[in-house]
Amino acid sequence: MKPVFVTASTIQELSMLVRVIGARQRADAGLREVYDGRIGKRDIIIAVTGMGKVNAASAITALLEHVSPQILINTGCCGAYRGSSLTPGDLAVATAEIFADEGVLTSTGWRPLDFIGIPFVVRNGKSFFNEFPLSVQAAEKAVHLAAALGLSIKRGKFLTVSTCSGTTGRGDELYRRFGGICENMEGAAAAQIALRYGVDCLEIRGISNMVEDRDLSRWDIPRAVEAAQRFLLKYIEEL
Ligand SMILES: O=C(O)c1cccc(C(=O)CC[C@H]2O[C@@H](n3cnc4c(=O)[nH]cnc43)[C@H](O)[C@@H]2O)c1
Repeated sequence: MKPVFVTASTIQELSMLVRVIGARQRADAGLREVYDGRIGKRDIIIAVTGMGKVNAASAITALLEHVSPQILINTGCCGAYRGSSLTPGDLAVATAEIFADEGVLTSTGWRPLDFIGIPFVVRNGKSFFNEFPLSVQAAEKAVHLAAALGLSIKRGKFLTVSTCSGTTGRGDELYRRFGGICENMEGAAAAQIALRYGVDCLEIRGISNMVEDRDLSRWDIPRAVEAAQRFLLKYIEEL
């Protein structure tokens, strides 16, 4: 049976999972923080990638060079756009990931990578610019499981940013431009690398904050990361 590969940017977003399944840190992972565990008969590889696209992409690439998992699950916390109807503590699952600030700033406004005309990835003759697909099947499974558990989970596009949107205006602008429900700093990179390696990718995050004028007193990262990990434990058990 192929292993399941779970990644997040910080150990806080994975520590409950590591603790509950008694995963052990690998001694041979070099600069990377990687844990091995099992849920039932399934091997689980848990990796702390570090924050941001470069950290996520390099850590996931390093692992996928050696292991071919059944699925890559990217998790953690994220900020919800005001129009999404999400609130802190809720769960969200991605239907696609969008690099929301890769492109060109022209005199008439921001343009996506299609404007340059050079795709990030070409796979099976299809060019991928800012938007990357995630596993439809895996996302549907998550929605059904959440319903069975009496949890609410919202499905939609996720945006990946280099600069966290710390103003209501910027959040509303990105929401209008892409129609995404939430933003994070790693997901599109994970989806891009998964696509390159032909691995199914699922992204489930807990909402830690609204994307609004930055006020850290309104953030609740512990609640968000606990909700995401509790759900993932159940999800992986059901695989
Ligand atoms: O603004 C700050 O001072 C600050 C303090 C602690 C944490 C942050 C983060 O932005 C955490 C980034 C981390 O969590 C994800 N995340 C969570 N909320 C957001 C958001 O609103 N926009 C983008 N990313 C978010 C992200 O994936 C990072 O891994 C900030």
